[in-house]
Amino acid sequence: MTTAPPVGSLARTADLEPRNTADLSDAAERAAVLADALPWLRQFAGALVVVKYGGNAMTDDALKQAFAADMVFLRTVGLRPVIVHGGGPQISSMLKRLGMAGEFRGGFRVTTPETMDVVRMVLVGQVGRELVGLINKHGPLAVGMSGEDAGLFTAARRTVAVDGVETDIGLVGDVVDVNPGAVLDLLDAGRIPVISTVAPDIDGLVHNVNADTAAAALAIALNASKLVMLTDVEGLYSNWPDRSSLLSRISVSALEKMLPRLESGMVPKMEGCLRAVRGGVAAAHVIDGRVPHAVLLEIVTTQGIGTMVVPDKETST
Ligand SMILES: Nc1ncnc2c1ncn2[C@@H]1O[C@H](COP(=O)(O)OP(=O)(O)O)[C@@H](O)[C@H]1O
Ligand SMILES: CC(=O)N[C@@H](CCC(=O)OP(=O)(O)O)C(=O)O
Repeated sequence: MTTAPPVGSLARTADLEPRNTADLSDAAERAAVLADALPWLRQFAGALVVVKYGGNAMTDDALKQAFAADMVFLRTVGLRPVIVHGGGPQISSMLKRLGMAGEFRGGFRVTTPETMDVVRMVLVGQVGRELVGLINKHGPLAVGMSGEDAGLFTAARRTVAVDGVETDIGLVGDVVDVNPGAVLDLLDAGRIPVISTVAPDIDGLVHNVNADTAAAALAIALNASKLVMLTDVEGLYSNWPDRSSLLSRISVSALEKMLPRLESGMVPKMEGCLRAVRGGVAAAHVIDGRVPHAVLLEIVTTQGIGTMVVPDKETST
């Protein structure tokens, strides 16, 4: 567990100790940052926020630790974060180590029964466990679960659009039912649920559900105040990869028109944001997980970061 700093701003080690004024101005700046967060903390007191932590933003140890600390911060100041994690790059690297093929079509992984075993092993047994461990360094807060636990998700096999043609790519599922009871129980007990997105269909056959898709379905079922998706890019670009085309805000109608033009990992992500906001979540954000404390920047500062997807009435985009 991390230990709190000594009470008072400085540890007293001698009877006479000169005051370092540089330390004081640094401390004053930090106090000002905290004070500025007050309106946001009041606005979001008790708010349930679903945070999707993407595999591509999970590859740096320092960033992972900062992310875990941010989740503990949010919980400590009274928000109720629920984490849905990805792990695409981690699955791909395990498949490679095992000498197995890994292929994506239309932004989703082609999933054979053998691939499914690896997906489940990596998401539940590796990526989820690691996140739980990082959070629990701060105290006994995180509890890991998968879509299989307590009937959380029911999946149904889905097709994906490949060059405009709906295509079957194996054991890939969409979430057709959410039973959020266990997640709510954990939240009521003050815990931070950490969810891996494998899910059984109605016959119990386990499917690979893209984490963006699952996060959106869960955010709707939990009536979340926000869905925040961390990724490895600044946000949504209207004209990828033109770096001057980063969008700060987009309406669901404008996003719907843009969806057929999106590529690779942005397809499930923006599909998820669209679904969440259409399903009643007030805003869905795509933010850059490579920025330390990105979630705090989004939730407790005025400027916010990344791209925000909002209902039509809130923007003319
Ligand atoms: N229009 C777009 N705007 C931003 N990123 C895009 C766009 N189209 C494709 N991408 C790609 O999508 C990637 C993010 O998706 P993905 O790799 O699946 O992330 P994650 O692992 O976080 O879910 C970006 O790194 C970028 O390469
Ligand atoms: C069907 C499908 O594509 N499933 C994803 C599940 C993990 C995931 O979504 O990870 P990221 O959030 O890191 O992309 C996969 O197998 O990669």
